[in-house]
Amino acid sequence: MADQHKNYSKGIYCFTDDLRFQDNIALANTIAQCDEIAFIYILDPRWFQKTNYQHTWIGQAKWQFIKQSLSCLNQQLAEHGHQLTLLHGNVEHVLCELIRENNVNFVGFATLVGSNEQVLWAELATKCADTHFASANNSIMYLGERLNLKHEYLTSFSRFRRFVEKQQIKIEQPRKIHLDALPSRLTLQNQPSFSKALTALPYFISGDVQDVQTHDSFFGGEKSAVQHCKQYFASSAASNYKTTRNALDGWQNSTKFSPYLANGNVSARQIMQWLKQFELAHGASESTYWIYFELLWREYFHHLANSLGNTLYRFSGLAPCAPSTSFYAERFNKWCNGNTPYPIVNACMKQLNQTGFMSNRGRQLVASYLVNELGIDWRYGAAYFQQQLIDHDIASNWGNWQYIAGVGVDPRGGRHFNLQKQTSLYDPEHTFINKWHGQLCDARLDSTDMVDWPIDWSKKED
Ligand SMILES: Cc1cc2nc3c(=O)[nH]c(=O)nc-3n(C[C@H](O)[C@H](O)[C@H](O)COP(=O)(O)OP(=O)(O)OC[C@H]3O[C@@H](n4cnc5c(N)ncnc54)[C@H](O)[C@@H]3O)c2cc1C
Repeated sequence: MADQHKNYSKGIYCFTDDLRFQDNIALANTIAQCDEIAFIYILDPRWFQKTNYQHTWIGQAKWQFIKQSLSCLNQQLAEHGHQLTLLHGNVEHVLCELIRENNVNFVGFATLVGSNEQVLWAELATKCADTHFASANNSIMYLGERLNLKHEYLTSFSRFRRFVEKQQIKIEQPRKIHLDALPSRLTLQNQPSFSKALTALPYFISGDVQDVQTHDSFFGGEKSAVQHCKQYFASSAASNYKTTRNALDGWQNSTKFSPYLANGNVSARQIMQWLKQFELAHGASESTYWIYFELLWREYFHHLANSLGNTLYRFSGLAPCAPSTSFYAERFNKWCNGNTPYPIVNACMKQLNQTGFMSNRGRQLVASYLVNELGIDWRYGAAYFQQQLIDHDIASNWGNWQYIAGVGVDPRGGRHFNLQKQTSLYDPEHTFINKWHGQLCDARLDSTDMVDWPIDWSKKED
């Protein structure tokens, strides 16, 4: 067969939060367009610097998961005569330089959900005007243009869900990528091998910080993701999901798809395909519908984040005024470290700090506690989650925090959970609290009063 003519001679595919090959639309488009291709990943040192909320964009647990995912990509590429080039530096500088040095005329990448990231990529495309930049959304089930989504359908999740379900739009089949039919390798100048680049990263990224012990069964990469999802659907867990999903712990009680989705090791459409196959084999039920329902929440937050832009990070969110909360350093530190007067909160935070994961119920409880009982600005909580969660996803994290803080899309105007009631419902025997030593804490929350004067609790108790 004669060589198919392609539009661009030298292409780069830049992986971001889409660390997989299968059902990767942006990648498929790049492969189709270029004669030669190089695969890259750029590690931006800014992700590891403290933001104005005093936390980094990426913490150790997530970085470890990303590293595993990158190694998996590199291994798959190596089997097909390619490699993953790992670069380090500010994305805009590194990419412009690479394009210039190698006469690259096509750059493919996945559309990112964060507004700051979108601006960065738009600026990059303007800066390198002679190179064609092309992106596609790799993370959602329903592509925006097919949904014809008007803003009014985003005003609440229920509206969005009713709209989507009424339209009966079929979720497209995942796109198959044939790695044995990749274009030829574009060899980039002066680039070390993947493993050399990984070991040469600065200390604050790769360094002497010990790898945290993440949950035994979370291991980044497309292969582990597929294995995890297949194992999940090979069990009967999906048939019980609706009754187990709210548990604070337990591997099979919820799907644990989130780290793989957030890092793009698997797509929501692939999961939907496996879910449909499960339903065909074992029957559809309320539980299987509920998995779709939760994935739809994720979908909703992604569409919402796209339409909100920077409002997603605004203190007042979608509300007319900011919440009446402030910042209390001591309380915040105690919350982060799981050292509050509430054992259930402490257990959840310690689980997060040690594993990079927390159940959905746990996230709701600790977020409600931070906002309502501690009176702290919700953005500090969101930023801490961003740093600690393996599954951090801008749209789901910041959207859920706004929702709980009462400045998001919750028609009820925020959530305030009664922690005692929640403990008796979800941890009546204190099994979860004991497992994470939630009861080990300071008896008092504050050591100073509102004018920063030390509180003498012994006198207070007289
Ligand atoms: C304050 C707060 C912060 C959160 N931050 C994140 C985050 O950074 N990343 C993230 O993926 N999820 C986040 N969530 C949503 C939810 O807690 C996690 O998706 C879920 O706990 C992951 O576990 P699972 O995969 O076993 O979920 P399951 O219960 O098995 O759900 C299946 C999938 O549906 C999606 N999903 C479920 N619940 C939600 C939800 N409320 N919002 C959006 N998607 C949902 C996830 O992709 C999940 O993997 C947050 C929730 C709260 C309350």
